[in-house]
Amino acid sequence: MKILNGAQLQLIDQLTIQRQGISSWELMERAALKAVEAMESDFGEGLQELPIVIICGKGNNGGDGLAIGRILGEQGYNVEVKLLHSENYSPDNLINQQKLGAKEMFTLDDDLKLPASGLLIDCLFGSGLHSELGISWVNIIRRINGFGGPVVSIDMPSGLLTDRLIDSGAPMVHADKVYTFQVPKLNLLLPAYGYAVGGFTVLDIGLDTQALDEAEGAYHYTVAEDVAGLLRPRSRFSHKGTFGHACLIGGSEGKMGAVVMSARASLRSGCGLLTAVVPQIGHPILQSTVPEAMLSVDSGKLQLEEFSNNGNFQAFGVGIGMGKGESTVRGFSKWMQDLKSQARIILDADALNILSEHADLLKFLPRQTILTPHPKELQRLIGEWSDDYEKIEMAKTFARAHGVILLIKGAHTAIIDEDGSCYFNSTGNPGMATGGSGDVLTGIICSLLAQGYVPLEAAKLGVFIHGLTADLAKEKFGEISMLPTDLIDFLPMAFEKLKPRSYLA
Ligand SMILES: NC(=O)C1=CN([C@@H]2O[C@H](COP(=O)(O)OP(=O)(O)OC[C@H]3O[C@@H](n4cnc5c(N)ncnc54)[C@H](O)[C@@H]3O)[C@@H](O)[C@H]2O)[C@@H](O)CC1
Ligand SMILES: Nc1ncnc2c1ncn2[C@@H]1O[C@H](COP(=O)(O)OP(=O)(O)O)[C@@H](O)[C@H]1O
Ligand SMILES: [K+]
Repeated sequence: MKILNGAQLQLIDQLTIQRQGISSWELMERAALKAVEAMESDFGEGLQELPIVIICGKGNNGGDGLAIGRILGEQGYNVEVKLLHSENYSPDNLINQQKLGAKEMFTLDDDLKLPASGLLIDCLFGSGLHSELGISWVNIIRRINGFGGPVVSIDMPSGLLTDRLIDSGAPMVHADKVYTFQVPKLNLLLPAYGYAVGGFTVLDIGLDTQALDEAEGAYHYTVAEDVAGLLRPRSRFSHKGTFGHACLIGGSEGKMGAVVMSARASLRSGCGLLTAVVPQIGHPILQSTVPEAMLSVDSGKLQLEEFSNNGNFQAFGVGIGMGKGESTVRGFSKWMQDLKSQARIILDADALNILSEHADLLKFLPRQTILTPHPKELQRLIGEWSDDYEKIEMAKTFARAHGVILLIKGAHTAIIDEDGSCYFNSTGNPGMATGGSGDVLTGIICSLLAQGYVPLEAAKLGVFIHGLTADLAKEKFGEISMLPTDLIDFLPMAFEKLKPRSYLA
């Protein structure tokens, strides 16, 4: 799915109206109906009991609010609509004013009266906001943010631009939930605005698909339909050799669990064979916990030294629980220098930290190596950034300069390809914020690489599946108690869920 900005969406609106032979008001009505449907599904029966207040501005976002107010009113909800006084309402806003009838007018100088609790629907500004809000908006935004119940924003939290940096002091609605139309907007995905976007749902309002496909942009949002088609069916005559031999290299004293989790995640993700290269201390641990894995035991006792690399492996996953002791750094450097240029590799954790401290090794990275830093590891790798936009630009520069794929972990993990394309993930939840989740991801992606998925596909599919396991685990264990090992246990269900349904049994 593409990530688009306000100007692009305005153009696509026009094309949709022309091609579908509908009026702009009808499109607005579609959007409003979708928003009401989403609220009914999220709030359930509770919506009947809540006083609902809708705050509308002068443009089409306000027009949506007026339509939502009418639809909710017709369905018997307890709804009150407040409309900002203006000299220049948009045409569809005016039509919806007439259709609604009763509403309360207010100005920015008024002391807006709000119920003590209930649900507030914010329709002041959407994707048509062209610059950050000035001081005259502080009062009303403060009232909205001080509301005693949930705040949902239609399309965008009012005050948030779609794809540009905003001054940190600028007034902005803090939404518990955003119902955004057709495609996500970049600022809904960035950590910088996490405080204003509690969560969001993308509502399909049936915009012209050709126009959406043709819209240009480097930013994408990976949803199930984007990756389901990548999953390969298994042929009847396939055998273990068909699905590749993955090699995981890592572990050190006290951190063997990382390799255990990676190895189990690899095997659950379908590779045909798995070898783990571990220090001697890992021998009994791996053999007893992951009997399916073969072992290559290193000469190092407590940490890796030798990095023996004498198998015919289709993919390497390196760095999990590895540490960065002197002999490990020496062994890893030698291993890097001996790599074949076509090797498929994913580097994580201490492998990344060693690269940060030994930038001379970067030149040995085979093309399309996947690097999976969390923000702290990324900063060690590419340097400090001043904001999320600069972070993305610096990451693109790094990916291009070294011919690698950077996978920046976190909520909405961003995968940055060497051509500058950027893919944000849609699955996952804060239950994954427990040490070990990253090791599971490395195992999954290494397994996909071994099976022959090209690196960008392996990264997108792996990150999506990894997040999906957490969404499934959340239903059983909740975000607080979920563990990385639970993610592994939900891999089978996640792969099944993603598999396109066959008409054959
Ligand atoms: N394809 C879509 O996404 C659709 C969008 N619709 C709605 O239309 C909205 C966009 O409507 P509009 O383009 O009318 O834009 P908005 O309603 O977001 O606001 C635009 C109005 O605010 C003014 N404005 C912009 N920046 C300002 C600033 N910094 N300070 C003060 N005033 C400012 C503009 O001059 C304009 O009058 C979307 O967010 C969505 O809610 C739907 O109605 C239909 C389909
Ligand atoms: N709030 C969150 N929402 C979604 N995913 C998250 C969140 N927090 C962490 N994750 C995911 O969990 C994993 C954590 O990996 P990492 O930071 O390397 O930790 P570790 O290696 O200790 O497991 C990443 O894949 C990251 O995207
Ligand atoms: K809004």
